[in-house]
Amino acid sequence: VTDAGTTGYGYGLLDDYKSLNTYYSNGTYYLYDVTKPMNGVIETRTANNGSSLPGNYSVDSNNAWTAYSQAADVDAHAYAGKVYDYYKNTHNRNSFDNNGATIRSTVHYGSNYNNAFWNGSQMVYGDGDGSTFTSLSGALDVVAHELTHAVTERTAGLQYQYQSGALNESFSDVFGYFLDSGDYLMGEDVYTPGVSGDALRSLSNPPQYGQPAHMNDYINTSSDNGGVHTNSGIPNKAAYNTIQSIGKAKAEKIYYRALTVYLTPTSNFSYARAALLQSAADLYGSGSSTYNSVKAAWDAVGVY
Ligand SMILES: CCC(=O)Oc1c(C)cccc1C(=O)O
Ligand SMILES: [Zn+2]
Repeated sequence: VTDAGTTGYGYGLLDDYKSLNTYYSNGTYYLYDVTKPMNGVIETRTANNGSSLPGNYSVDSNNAWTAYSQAADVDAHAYAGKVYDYYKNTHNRNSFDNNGATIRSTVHYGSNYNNAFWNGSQMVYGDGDGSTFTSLSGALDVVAHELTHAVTERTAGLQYQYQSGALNESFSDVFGYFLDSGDYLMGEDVYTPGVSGDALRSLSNPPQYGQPAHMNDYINTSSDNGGVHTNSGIPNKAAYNTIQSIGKAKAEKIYYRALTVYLTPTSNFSYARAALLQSAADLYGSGSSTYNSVKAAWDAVGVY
């Protein structure tokens, strides 16, 4: 912890109060969090609905970030801090590179932009068109999804295409669940603000949103980099099966170990099954009920 930080507050997209780790300099407050260990910084910027990155620091005159136009900034900053804390406290990982890299988010990117992404260096969030999406940083599972793309890139390096790409997507959804484990839905807080109860994807019921939940229904396509956002339903369902049988605490240890120790850029679904089984064996024993539950979870989706 350094003595330069200040604590502000603001309201997120859901009008929810949030305390903010900010930085004061020369009469201006910044969304610049200096509270993390080993000088890890979390900073939030705005593209002001343009498309140049990284954009300007989000600033405020009195450390009360209460304007509606600041809500996306507030959520991006607060949720990035939560995801940092999760990886540090649960997996002893210091930022996405495990070396205290600065976590940078840019909000208000583009115009009516229904998208969020990790661009290899930072997270970027559109404001949505107000119908399909509202500002995408308004969901903790979305922020965790994007930051997990960065972790995956620095560890397994799963190539973003076909089965390795669907695994890349699935690990981002699964860690999105580990952060936001109130439900098995993805993006429900920002998807179709005018419609309640729907989501981008469901880990418990992938077919509800057009995804397969079994290898027999794998979609062979070249679009969307080989269907990475569709075929992720299969490993997502296996993850749901696993979490339901062994619980979140064991599942997140097994998933983190598979991602950081065993998976490689070209791993396919079958290799992911083996990596998760090996991780379960390493952590809980090869003959353990935990091991057998992981096996059953993947048997049930037709991946051997
Ligand atoms: C759950 C977060 C998510 O899926 O973000 C994306 C969106 C909204 C559109 C296109 C790609 C992505 C992604 O991060 O894969
Ligand atoms: Zn993704």
